[in-house]
Amino acid sequence: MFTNKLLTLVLVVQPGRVLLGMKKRGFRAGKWNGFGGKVQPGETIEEATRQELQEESGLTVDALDKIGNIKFEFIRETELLDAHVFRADNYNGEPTESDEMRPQWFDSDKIPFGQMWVDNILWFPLMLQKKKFLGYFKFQGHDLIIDHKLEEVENL
Ligand SMILES: CCc1c(NC)nc(N)nc1N1CCCCC1
Repeated sequence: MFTNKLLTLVLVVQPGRVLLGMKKRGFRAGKWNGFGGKVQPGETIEEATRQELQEESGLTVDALDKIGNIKFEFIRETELLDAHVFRADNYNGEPTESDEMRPQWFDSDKIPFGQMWVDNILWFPLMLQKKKFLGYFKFQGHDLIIDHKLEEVENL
């Protein structure tokens, strides 16, 4: 019996570069990732996405493009993480370090996959090509994918 935990993830993309955040604490500390977190009760996924982005990077965005949905399973855990992935091609403000995250721009061909959750290397190319996708990743621990599915879709 799985419980489903809604998460948000947003990648801010500019021509030739992507904004990532270095997580400074918590179980995701030490990894670069997009900006995101939990969806609180009574919050829509989009509201949560905007809220987490602003808290973690200082940025607000006008348009959020829904580009993916990724489900993460960790063996021997009963909670399924259900991440709703967005891309933003325009933003307002300047990337600002928070106590959670240190934002930094990376060239699209120099994404630090070695310091990211290992699933990113599989779906980032789809995200960069603005392709929509459904993903499923079964993790053993935090660094080993023992099963996965990834498919492009027309609509989410
Ligand atoms: C921990 C789940 C996770 C993960 N793998 C396991 N991979 C990526 N790329 N992002 C993740 N989230 C995205 C939502 C916010 C929490 C971290």
